[in-house]
Formats: sequence, C-alpha cells, structure tokens
Amino acid sequence: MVMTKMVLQVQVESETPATPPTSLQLLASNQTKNNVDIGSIFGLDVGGTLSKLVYFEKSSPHSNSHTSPFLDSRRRQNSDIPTFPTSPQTSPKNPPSEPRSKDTSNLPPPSPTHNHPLKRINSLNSLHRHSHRAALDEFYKFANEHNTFGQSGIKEPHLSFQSRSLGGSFHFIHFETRHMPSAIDLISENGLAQNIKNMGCTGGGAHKYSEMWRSRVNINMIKQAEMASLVAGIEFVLKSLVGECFTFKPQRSPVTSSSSSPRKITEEEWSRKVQRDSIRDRTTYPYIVVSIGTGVSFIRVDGPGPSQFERVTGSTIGGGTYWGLCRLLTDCETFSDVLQLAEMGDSGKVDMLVKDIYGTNPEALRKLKLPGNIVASSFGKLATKNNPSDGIDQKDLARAILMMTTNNIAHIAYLTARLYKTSRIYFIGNFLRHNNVSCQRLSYSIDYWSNGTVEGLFLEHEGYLGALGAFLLGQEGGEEVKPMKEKRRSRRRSQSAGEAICKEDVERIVKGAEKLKREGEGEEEEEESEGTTGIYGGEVFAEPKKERQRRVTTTYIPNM
Ligand SMILES: Nc1ncnc2c1ncn2[C@@H]1O[C@H](COP(=O)(O)OP(=O)(O)OP(=O)(O)O)[C@@H](O)[C@H]1O
Ligand SMILES: CC(C)(CO)[C@@H](O)C(=O)NCCC(=O)O
Repeated sequence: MVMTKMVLQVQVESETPATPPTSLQLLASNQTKNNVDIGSIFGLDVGGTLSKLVYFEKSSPHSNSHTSPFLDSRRRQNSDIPTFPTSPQTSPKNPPSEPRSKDTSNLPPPSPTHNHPLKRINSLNSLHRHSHRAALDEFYKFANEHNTFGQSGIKEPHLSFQSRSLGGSFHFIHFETRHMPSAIDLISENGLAQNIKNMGCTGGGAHKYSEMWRSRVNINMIKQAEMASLVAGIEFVLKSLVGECFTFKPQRSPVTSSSSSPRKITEEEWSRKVQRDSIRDRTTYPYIVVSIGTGVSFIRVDGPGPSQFERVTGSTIGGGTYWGLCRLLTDCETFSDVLQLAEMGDSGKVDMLVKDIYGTNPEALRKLKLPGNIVASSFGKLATKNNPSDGIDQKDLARAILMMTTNNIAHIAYLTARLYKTSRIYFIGNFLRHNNVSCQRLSYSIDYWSNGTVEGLFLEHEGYLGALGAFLLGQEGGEEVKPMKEKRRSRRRSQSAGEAICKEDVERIVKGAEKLKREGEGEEEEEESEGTTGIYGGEVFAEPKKERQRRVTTTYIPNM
C-alpha cells in the first residue's frame, strides 16, 4: 500500500519571530545588569535549522577530572592512553564502555596555531573572581541539572570533553532555531540573562537574531564569521582531541593485484569504523571541509592561520533538503525517526538503474563503461511506472532521498578535492549526526572515485564545530576573522537565492573539468586497463587490473 503522505500540511512558521516581547522579557531587558559577565563561556552557532550552544565549565581548583571519551592532546603525549576505539560493532556515537589503550607517544605535539593552545584567554581568567564564580555556579547548576531544555533543547553529555590547556570542560546543547524566542525566554525566566552581557555567536542567525537577543534580554552578540568559526573549531578538535577523527573502510581487505577475476565490493561492507590521526604538520594542508547543514558549504583550508581558508562553492541540496522532503513524504516527526526508517528502506525500488535503460547486454555496458546495477537516475523509476507509488513504502522513499542527497554531496566533494589537489575531505554538520548510512556512503564514494587517493573523514563533534569556533575566536578578542582573498569576494554573486553558482565558480569548474578531461585523455589507456568501475548502486563492480595507487598522506592507524 502506498504510504506517501498525500496531504500537504502547510505550516506557517514565522521566519523572523514577530511576537512582541512579553512583560517578563521587557523586565529582563530593562534590568540593570550585574557588574558580571559570564558570556565568554559560551559559543552559539545559529543555523538555518539548528542552533548549537557550547559552554565551557571552568574547573574549580579542587574539582576532579571530568570523565569523557575524549582526551586532549596534552594527555595523549603520555603512553597508554585510552582512545576512542573503533570496531565494526561500535557505533560512532556510542563509545563502548571499556576503551582500549593505544600508545600514541610517538606523535609529535600539536603545532601551536592561532587558536591553540589559547594563550590569550584573559576573558576566561576573569571568571575566577568571586562575583563571577557565583554567577557561573548558578548557570552550571541549571545546565548540569537537565538533559533537555524547553521545546527542543537537548544536551549531549557523551560529547563533553575536558581541556587541560584551558582548565575546564566543554559541554554541548542544541535546539531548533525556529524555537529561538522560547529559548531566549527560558534564559530570561531562569534569571540567567542578568549575568551575561556579551556572547560569541556565529551562523546566519548571529545576524538575524541579534536584535532579538538585545531587545529581549539585553545580550550583545559578538558576531564571528560562519566559515572562520567552522575552521577554528575543526583545527581545535583535530589538534586537541584524541579519538575525534574517523572514517569507514571495508570489512574485507582491498582487492589485490593478483586477483584475476572481477570482484564485487558491496557498499554494505564499507562499515568498519577506523580511527584517524589528527593534524600532525603542514602536510595535512590543504584540506577540504564539507559542512552539511541545511545547505552545504565547501571550504578549502590552506594552513593553520586564522584566515587561511576560502569557501570555494556551495550546494543547495543538503540536510534541509533531506529533512524537508522527508517531512513531506513520510509521517516521521523527528530527524532520528526518519534516519531509522531510511536504514530499513530500499532505494532500488525508486531509483532507475543503468540496466533499466540499457538492458543487460554486456557489450553495450562495456562500451558505456558503467555496470548495469548502478543508479542512472535518482527516483527515475517513478517517472516511468503507471502508478509511481505502487509497491513503494515510506522507508524506500526515505532511503532514496538520503542516497540522492548523499551521492550529490559526495560527487561535488570529490570534484572539489580534485580541483584543489587535496587528499583529505572532512565532512561535518548535523546532517551526519547519527547518520552512519551517509558517512559510510561518503567514505565509500570518495575512496572509489579517487581510486583510494582521497579520504573522506568525519569528526565526532561534527555539528558543534561552528559553536566551538565562535567560543574560541571570541577569546581572541572578538574580531571577525576574514577569509583569505576577501577582496576576490567582490565577485558578483547572484542576488537570487536559487542561483547557487556565481560566474567565477563556473569558470573554475569549467577550467577544472577541462583539466580533468586533459588528464583523462592522457590516461586513457590506463583507465581502460583499470577495468569497469562505477558507483551509486547497492554494489559496485571493480575489475582492477593493477593495484590501487595510494597517495593518501593520512597516517593509517591500524584497526584494533
Ligand atoms: N534534531 C534535528 N532536527 C532537525 N534536523 C536535524 C536534527 N538533527 C540533525 N538534523 C539534520 O541536520 C541539519 C542541520 O545541520 P546543521 O545544524 O549543521 O546546519 P544549520 O547550521 O542548521 O544550517 P546552515 O549551516 O545551512 O545554516 C538538518 O537540515 C537535518 O538534516
Ligand atoms: C547559506 C549557508 C552558508 C548557511 O550556513 C549554507 O546553508 C550554504 O552553504 N548553502 C548553500 C548555498 C550555495 O549554494 O552556495
């Protein structure tokens, strides 16, 4: 039976909340603030869908060490350090109860950067004052007593980590951005606003909601640029935390050159979670960051400096697309419900495969250089059926939308990495939260297309890097960090939101495509000899005639 929701429920949600402040809020905003400002413990990232709040809990001189699956880099220089183990059975988000030990003492200490180990952290030092301590204790009591807040606030205690260099712990909360007015109310109603004057904030909402924060609770948003915050957060966790970075690899060992017969590599096998090393030295750069939020941003990071990055392109097909379409086409009410549904679905019922177009004639497929069972067109099968919904469940739709979104991102990420000659792509953003299907598909796709020369990498704090960055940059004086080549940004971007690619993007892509074509022509014989390859289907055929060339600079930590 067709389960597709046929009725479109139009929910009008005020974009810029128009509700006037309540009397309580006005009272709060008019309140004379204390001579105390604990705002420097926060970093807020207000995105198109989710708002992420990081707060830093300064350790009191006698407090015990906070228990956390993550360790900062100072500790990893000792031997026998427990790390975040990686095994096929281990969910990336659920660390097993007994961490294994691994000697990482041979790793060099992290190189100092603009944001590590935060020497100029005067704003945090002032928090030791008696007056601040009382305000902090009040906030920590409130925050630590709850795991949920208001309409959609959720604390994620498993992500908390201690930073010895900063002398305290980071904690993580998120809520839906559409509930911003009630989030501000919550702060106000609990008497927390009077001790906060300035707060580091990033994301589009740092601008959009700044006036609301000021008028309702008299809190000033110290705005940090979105991409600079993301990069600062990434650099910080990569240099500071053991167990932060991981990828997925196949369960079986890769095909060897000695194998003579064609071998199927199924996507299902690409499920072995493997821990990856953090940033070691300059050879890590450049790398690509793909931030999969509501929309998708692609950033090239050239070095550890505060402005050594550039947002090189974007895609409108992101987490918002996935969640938006699923809300329309399924009955799921939460993002985690729809991910669970997708895990059970079969996108093959919806997607049109190459063999649906070509038939199974091996000669024709050989000429096309595509195997028959890869996807030719996402959702294409529905275009040619008499009744498109026949035999299709919500779970199949959820899976197909997930695959379509993920494949599209993987494709752009791979081309971006080729264009900028990088071997590392860090995928971040809350679209990947508890989303093993997409993480595995991204790892698999990137490895496959690049012939093992580029690696898709993931971070445990994937959704909080902007918030962490806003906190960190705020400590450094609160000045907005401008990306490199800011001047080039005077390039004309279309005013139309729908027109995602600007002229320079097109020129770059065309140049890149021409270059790839030239390279491809030069390598034609080699390509031929590598046999038929393809991706997108439930499985991929690889007919390698020679061993893959691995040029990945990442140090491989053997899976234990
Ligand atoms: N609880 C949730 N509610 C809604 N979406 C969720 C949830 N958890 C994960 N997601 C996914 O994460 C996406 C938002 O990710 P993220 O928080 O990184 O982006 P954002 O900051 O809101 O967006 P942008 O950076 O584009 O402004 C959603 O579009 C959805 O795909
Ligand atoms: C608008 C932002 C940067 C907000 O985070 C993000 O949603 C995005 O990168 N969207 C894609 C926009 C583009 O097409 O470049």
